[in-house]
Amino acid sequence: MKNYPAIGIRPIVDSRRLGIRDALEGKVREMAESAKKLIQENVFYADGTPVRVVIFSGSIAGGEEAARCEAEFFGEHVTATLSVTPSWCYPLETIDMNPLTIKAIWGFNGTERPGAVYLASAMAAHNQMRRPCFSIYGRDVQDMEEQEIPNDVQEKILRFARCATAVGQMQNKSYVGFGAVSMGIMGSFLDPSFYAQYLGMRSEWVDMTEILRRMELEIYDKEEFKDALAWARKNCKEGYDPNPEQRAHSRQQKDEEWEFVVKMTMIVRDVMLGNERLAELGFTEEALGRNGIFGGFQGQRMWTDYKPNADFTEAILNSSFDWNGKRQPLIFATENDNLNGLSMLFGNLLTGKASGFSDVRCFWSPEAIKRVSGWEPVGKAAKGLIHLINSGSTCLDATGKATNEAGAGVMKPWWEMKDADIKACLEATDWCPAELCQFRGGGYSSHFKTDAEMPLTMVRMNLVDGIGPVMQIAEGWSVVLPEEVHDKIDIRTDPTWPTTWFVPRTNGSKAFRDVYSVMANWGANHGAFIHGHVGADLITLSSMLRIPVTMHNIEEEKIFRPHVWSSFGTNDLESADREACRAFGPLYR
Ligand SMILES: C[C@H](O)[C@@H](O)[C@@H](O)C(=O)CO
Ligand SMILES: [Mn+2]
Repeated sequence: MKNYPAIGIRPIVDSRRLGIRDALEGKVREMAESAKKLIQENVFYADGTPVRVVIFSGSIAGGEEAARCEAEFFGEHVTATLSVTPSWCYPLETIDMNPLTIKAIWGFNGTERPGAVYLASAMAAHNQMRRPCFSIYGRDVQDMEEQEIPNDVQEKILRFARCATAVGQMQNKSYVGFGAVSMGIMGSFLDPSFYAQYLGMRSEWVDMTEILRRMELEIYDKEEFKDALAWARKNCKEGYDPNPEQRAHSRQQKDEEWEFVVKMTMIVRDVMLGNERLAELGFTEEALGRNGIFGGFQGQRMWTDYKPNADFTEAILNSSFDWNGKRQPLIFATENDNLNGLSMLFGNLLTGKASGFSDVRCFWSPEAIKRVSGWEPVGKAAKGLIHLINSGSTCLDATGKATNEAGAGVMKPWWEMKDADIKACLEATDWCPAELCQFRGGGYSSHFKTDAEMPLTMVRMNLVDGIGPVMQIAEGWSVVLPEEVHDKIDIRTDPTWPTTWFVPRTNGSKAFRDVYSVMANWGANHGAFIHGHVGADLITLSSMLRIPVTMHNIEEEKIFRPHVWSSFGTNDLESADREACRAFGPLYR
């Protein structure tokens, strides 16, 4: 990332000298330093760099110092502020008034000084002046000399910092869509005003012929291509061929298709991110790239009816590694479904991990599983499963073959991937020549099953007329089925595509009444999935972006939204969220 969005810490104190301010300067500076340390040690940009945190050079006791802080932060590209205070101060003279920054205040819970009184009063000011702000207040009274940050305060500061940093990373970046709407899929329709107003992002269209142009004019790094192709042929083993008898699957054709899909992957990456090597080759415009933070590829049908599909490209770009070793995933949506890509991006920005892209293909009731396979589902599968499978591409991290210290299958932040993890993910994947009935132009589909029981969060952003963007969040787990059961269903469904068996956490009521209800309420044909139970972060992030969450299974006590949301109602949090988002409207309107 070239221009990192920073978090600015604002130390606030009571301005009365001769006894109060002097006594507080040390405490407030120590709060600021400990908050900075906490954030820098635990929050990272998607590229693995620790988040940049700056503390105002002075402390804020009135409007003049608040203005000086604002000016100082402007030069530091501060996109979010955390104000900290141990005492009573003067809200209207000290709060962050910038309409664009994401804000929070941590009021020290000590009785010697009324930090909590200031916090509540500052919230009243924020709420009345249309400047939503997160309120962070520890549960237990602390002694003034206590230095450590209580766990409940740490949790809120870190959740705020992760989500505010995600918001900051999307500002001024682009979605780069190759092609247009794929097969009439509404999620492929790119709405530039949504991206501009809600995310501060640019939308860019690139015709798919750009890939052919760069191939034919050799606008790519041939040296790298040689290495990439050699890596692919060595590490990406071919799998089941659904059409062996067809000419298009001759050895020569298959070899040509490997060259094509590897080259296509490099070209797509270069279009999105740029590549200085291209300038050395005389392609100065192409070297710049398009400042993409995520993208998508239409593919079907015009391209895939005569050229190899982008399954290899999507699977590799979305993974935490390629021929150059571990590297930041580049979120790239199948069928140009930018809304699913955005759901994947949220997960990636919050965790640094690769995100899965899937069709939400089928609900398998326990009865249907038994009828088809003879196996009585048990454990997490006992209430049925949702079959997540994409038409040829999911990140290889979703094999669940990377392992943690305990040897359990996980999906890791890309910077924690080990060579052994990469090797294991590649070995668990085979690449099936594309099924020619659906992909006449050929290509290679990543084929694997998620072979670990992992906590997953399934996510979907939808655009709904009459309300705008809405989020759906379902925490749950991947499930591993007995081999023969998996094979029977997998082969029946599609023997060449990647599968994840998902079971959402259900609670017997409403959209999470049972597994079937989750599927029945899902808002589109696709869903993204993220490793871990990150629903609480997604709820906080959505509230920062003024995007209501209309379906989730997150415990109420974990919900952390701007303080003003409670003024829209505390009995029915879902309606309050919807009303608050409607009242405030998009961040960048
Ligand atoms: C190959 C098929 O056209 C699939 O791509 C299609 O069913 C979808 O994935 C729809 O989302
Ligand atoms: Mn699809």
